[in-house]
Amino acid sequence: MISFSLQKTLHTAEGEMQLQVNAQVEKGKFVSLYGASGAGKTSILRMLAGFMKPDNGFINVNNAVWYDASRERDLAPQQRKIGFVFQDYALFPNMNVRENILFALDKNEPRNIVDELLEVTGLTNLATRKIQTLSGGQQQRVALARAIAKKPPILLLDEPLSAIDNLMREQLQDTLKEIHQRYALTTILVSHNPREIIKLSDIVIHLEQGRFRQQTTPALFFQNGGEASKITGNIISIDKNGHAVVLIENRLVSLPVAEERPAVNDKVEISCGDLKKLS
Ligand SMILES: Nc1ncnc2c1ncn2[C@@H]1O[C@H](COP(=O)(O)OP(=O)(O)OP(=O)(O)O)[C@@H](O)[C@H]1O
Repeated sequence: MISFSLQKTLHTAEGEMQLQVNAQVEKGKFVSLYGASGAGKTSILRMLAGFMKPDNGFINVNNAVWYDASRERDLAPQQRKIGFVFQDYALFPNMNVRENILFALDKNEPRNIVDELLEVTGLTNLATRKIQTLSGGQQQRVALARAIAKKPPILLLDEPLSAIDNLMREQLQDTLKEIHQRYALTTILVSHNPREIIKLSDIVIHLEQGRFRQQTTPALFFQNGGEASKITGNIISIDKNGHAVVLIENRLVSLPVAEERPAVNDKVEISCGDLKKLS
């Protein structure tokens, strides 16, 4: 069980923001942190990893105290059993794939985990390739393998799949899920992507401006009537039938408009009612 209470004054472009979050994460769960840009998601991961010091609060992991302001206890990052992949996954460009993964291990640790990780992440055939000759998705796999080489019980992921195209993203999500289950990890993922959160996580924690809004299941959070279930888009044109052409994420949809006259650039909300079986 990870339980934490974190308070920190953050300095945003609009002034000070109080980050104040309490949460409990059961061992073995896959948890996503969701919220608008600047809500404080990365700061929470950095505090859990020991890279940012909270102003107040505590972090307890499986009955060990990692941080406690009242007792002036603050474990150094290398003493916290955590694997992490942040947005800039900082691999060593002059080393090959295997060397990058090996680098995470101490001298006396068994090396056989490396072959297993190469296999799980689909990198066996690329083991001797230099990092700079790999695609972004392949590099991301190396970063993941390196993060879990020491078998940390906790894996922190800060939008590790954000710079990757949709197909590769889906494949890496499968790899992530496989790794989470195979190594019985407790994983905390920062993501803006509902599809990714629904596919991967048991629990979603919603943050708004540094504050904890709710902790629930992705199904309850994103489904009809749930907090984040609304589909919104922007009208980019009105077609010859008077239908609004709406940009929803990366799709254009032409929709009849029931009431009010829509105009180009209007932000609109779309509700879905019908369901058609495809196969
Ligand atoms: N060390 C720091 N001290 C004070 N403020 C900080 C520090 N690091 C980041 N901030 C500020 O805290 C705010 C929240 O940043 P954070 O990166 O945690 O948000 P986020 O929810 O992860 O955003 P995004 O989704 O855009 O990555 C930002 O306005 C940022 O400038």
